[in-house]
Amino acid sequence: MTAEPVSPTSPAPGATDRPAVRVALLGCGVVGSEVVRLLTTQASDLAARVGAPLELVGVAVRDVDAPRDPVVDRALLTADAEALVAKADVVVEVVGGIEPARGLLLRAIEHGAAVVTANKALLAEDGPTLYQAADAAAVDLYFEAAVAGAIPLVRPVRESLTGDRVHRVLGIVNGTTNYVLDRMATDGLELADAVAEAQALGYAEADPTADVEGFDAAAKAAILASLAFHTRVSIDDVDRQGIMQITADDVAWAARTGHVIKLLAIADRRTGEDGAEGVQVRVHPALVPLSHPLAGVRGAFNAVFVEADAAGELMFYGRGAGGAPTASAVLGDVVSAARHRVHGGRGPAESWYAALPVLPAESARTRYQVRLDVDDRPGVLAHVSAVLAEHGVSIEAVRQTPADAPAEPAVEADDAPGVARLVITTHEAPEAALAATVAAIRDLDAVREVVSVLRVEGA
Ligand SMILES: NC(=O)c1ccc[n+]([C@@H]2O[C@H](COP(=O)([O-])OP(=O)(O)OC[C@H]3O[C@@H](n4cnc5c(N)ncnc54)[C@H](O)[C@@H]3O)[C@@H](O)[C@H]2O)c1
Ligand SMILES: N[C@@H](CCO)C(=O)O
Ligand code: NA
Repeated sequence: MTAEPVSPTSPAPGATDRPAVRVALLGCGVVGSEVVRLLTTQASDLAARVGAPLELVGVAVRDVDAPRDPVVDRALLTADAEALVAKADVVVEVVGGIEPARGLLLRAIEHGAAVVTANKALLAEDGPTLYQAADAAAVDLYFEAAVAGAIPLVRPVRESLTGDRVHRVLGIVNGTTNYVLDRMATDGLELADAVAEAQALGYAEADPTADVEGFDAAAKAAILASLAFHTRVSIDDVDRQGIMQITADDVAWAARTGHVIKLLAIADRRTGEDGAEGVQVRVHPALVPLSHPLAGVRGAFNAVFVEADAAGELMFYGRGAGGAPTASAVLGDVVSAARHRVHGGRGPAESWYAALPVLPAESARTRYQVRLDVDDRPGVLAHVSAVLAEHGVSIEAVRQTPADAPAEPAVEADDAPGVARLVITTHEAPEAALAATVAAIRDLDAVREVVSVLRVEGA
């Protein structure tokens, strides 16, 4: 027998006899408007999935008179977020920032509401406060949208992989910077122009500094590391470097050496110098070989690899930013929280029993690609090689640019004849040894300039 399809206007099976689950929305910007759209257009299906209707009881905004997407019923708008959270079963926070978001979420929890947030900045700065409050009030705290937008990643790491032992999370978790680097690589755009495009498309945070300086990716890395390693990791524990120093020259050189530059978030379980296990979390631009799947991640897309002992390698890919994709993740959480309201049960509490120490950045092992301008005379390469050898850093490849290469990036006036460019790629070595090597190379008389130092990942 074929089931009758549920039309948007017909009552949802099994949902009509139960009281509605009251949903309050805090913030009605890029993500908030799309949350309203999904709640409205999918109302019947959502009710069927929850087992009770979802009723949007109010939308807290800063300015009730501001122009808005017509999907938002103006009668629901209020500037009194405090009062709104007190009359909801599920509170959705898509305001962003630390305050007033934290205060409003804590107030909602105090009133016994489940909370759903997309706010990675808050979770990475003060997640434990929210978890503790949610635990004390026995309510749900969900945040799938906070990491990698639409991509189901928080739930897989928090729930699906909780029977396994994760040892690495690596990927592209910021859509804005991926969009920017992609536009620089494919169309030769300047960084600032590409950032403006990303803002216009709704990918960038209100203040794009969070994206381009790597704070957004660092927050997501901290959240993922906390979940993956059952350890509290805050944004302050993340070794962070953004993309502001990446130039068109870097992007062109990456292509010449068979790479593309990506902003990566990397969280590793590793053994420290004392033999004890710890976690190391970093965000930085890196050269990724063109053959690696991350190199093919274009535009504002995100992709994350999770490596676990039993599961092996898993890859998560999709839209990491934008109003509708992010709203998809928010609504998934709303349905989970609402189901618990209707049928009982609770989502997972904070899990930080492992409490692994956060290891310093120098404990990481990585590879470097160093570009330097040197005097073009005999013996210089030997000097440079000797410095690497002294620091125990092994060379994988050295490339010297022929002066007459047609695709050569423009040579600056003071880099006239007599200057050669060396591109040295190392094998994996401790971060501390690599940093010391670069400092020593910089001090060599024959070295005019260390033009760029980029890590190489994914080879
Ligand atoms: N845009 C994305 O692609 C994306 C993706 C994932 C997660 N997020 C997260 O979602 C959240 C919202 O992002 P967004 O892109 O929608 O931002 P946005 O700036 O478009 O929207 C935020 C809205 O909140 C309003 N607001 C500010 N203070 C308020 C207050 N006190 N009360 C009520 N409203 C208030 C602002 O006026 C604005 O309209 C952030 O935490 C962000 O990090 C965004
Ligand atoms: N600004 C963020 C939004 C998603 O969190 C990004 O570009 O990825
Ligand atoms: Na997600």
